[in-house]
Amino acid sequence: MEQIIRIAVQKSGRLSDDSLSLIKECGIKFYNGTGKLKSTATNFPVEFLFLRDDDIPGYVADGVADLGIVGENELVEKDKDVLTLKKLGFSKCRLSLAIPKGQEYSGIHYFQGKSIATSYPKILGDYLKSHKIEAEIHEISGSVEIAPSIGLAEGICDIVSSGSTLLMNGLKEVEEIFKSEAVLIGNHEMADWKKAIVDKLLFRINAVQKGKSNKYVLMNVPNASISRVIELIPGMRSPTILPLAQEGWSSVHSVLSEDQFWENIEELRAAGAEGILVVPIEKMVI
Ligand SMILES: Nc1ncnc2c1ncn2[C@@H]1O[C@H](COP(=O)(O)OP(=O)(O)OP(=O)(O)O)[C@@H](O)[C@H]1O
Ligand SMILES: O=P(O)(O)OC[C@H]1O[C@H](OP(=O)(O)OP(=O)(O)O)[C@H](O)[C@@H]1O
Ligand SMILES: [Mg+2]
Repeated sequence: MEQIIRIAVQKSGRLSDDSLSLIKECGIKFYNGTGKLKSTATNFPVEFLFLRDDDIPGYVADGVADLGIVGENELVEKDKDVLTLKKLGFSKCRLSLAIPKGQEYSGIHYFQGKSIATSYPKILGDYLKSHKIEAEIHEISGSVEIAPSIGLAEGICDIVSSGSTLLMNGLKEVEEIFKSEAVLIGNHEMADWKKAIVDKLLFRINAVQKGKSNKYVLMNVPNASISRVIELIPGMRSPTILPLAQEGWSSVHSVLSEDQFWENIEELRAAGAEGILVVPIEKMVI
């Protein structure tokens, strides 16, 4: 039997583009024609299943898929027993309670005895219980923000990112109850050969993520200032120093996080660094 693992990704929606980009950045090639719900990579032992995101935690828990990419909100809501292998840093959003913008809000007790529409009855139910609030939960599967204006419920609990959907529907956010981002999940009982493939994939994901959060920085530095500059940009092991054609100057190369670069930029310039270039890193293996 061919040794191949299955990864479930969202067919189309808020997770799809970033999930597929990550897979491509990991150097994995596959055909993704519209309408095709299964695809095997040509250069890595993995088969993709394109599914509704709601089904992904269950498929991974049952072992139909070995891995899946899903939002933490959906994962916690579905309450399936799976491993969370890695936070992926995209599809960041929050689950919030919102009410009509004309209503006065003085705290969570506002919701006592009220009705709330949501697609996340478990997360909302747990939150209300932990705050000792009894409210009626109306489960609906989408367009939740419409509920107060059509008299279906007095408040809502739904995904918020920019807040523009709430604004456009005359609602205001009053409580953030859950923070979410995309995560890679895995089945609990994978054979050793499957775990070896998962480790290879995680190695690639780590290299891509490290590359994204770091920059390759080059600058020209008078030789007298090199030791000061090295203190400011220590790099992975230590910076590379190459002599320039002009005597008394060197080119200093280093790798550092973008934050670290901006924090030290004034001091680098004060130390005499000039011609500073900041270059993106595609992959980084430490
Ligand atoms: N506006 C947003 N900004 C960032 N992330 C979001 C946003 N909306 C949703 N998400 C995240 O992306 C996930 C998928 O959202 P999407 O709206 O595509 O779900 P869906 O309509 O349930 O899709 P499906 O058809 O697969 O069931 C959500 O569970 C959440 O984690
Ligand atoms: O705060 P915002 O930036 O406005 O984002 C929030 C909206 O995004 C999601 O819906 P989406 O647009 O994915 O449509 P859907 O509900 O049909 O999936 C979510 O269900 C919210 O309605
Ligand atoms: Mg869904």
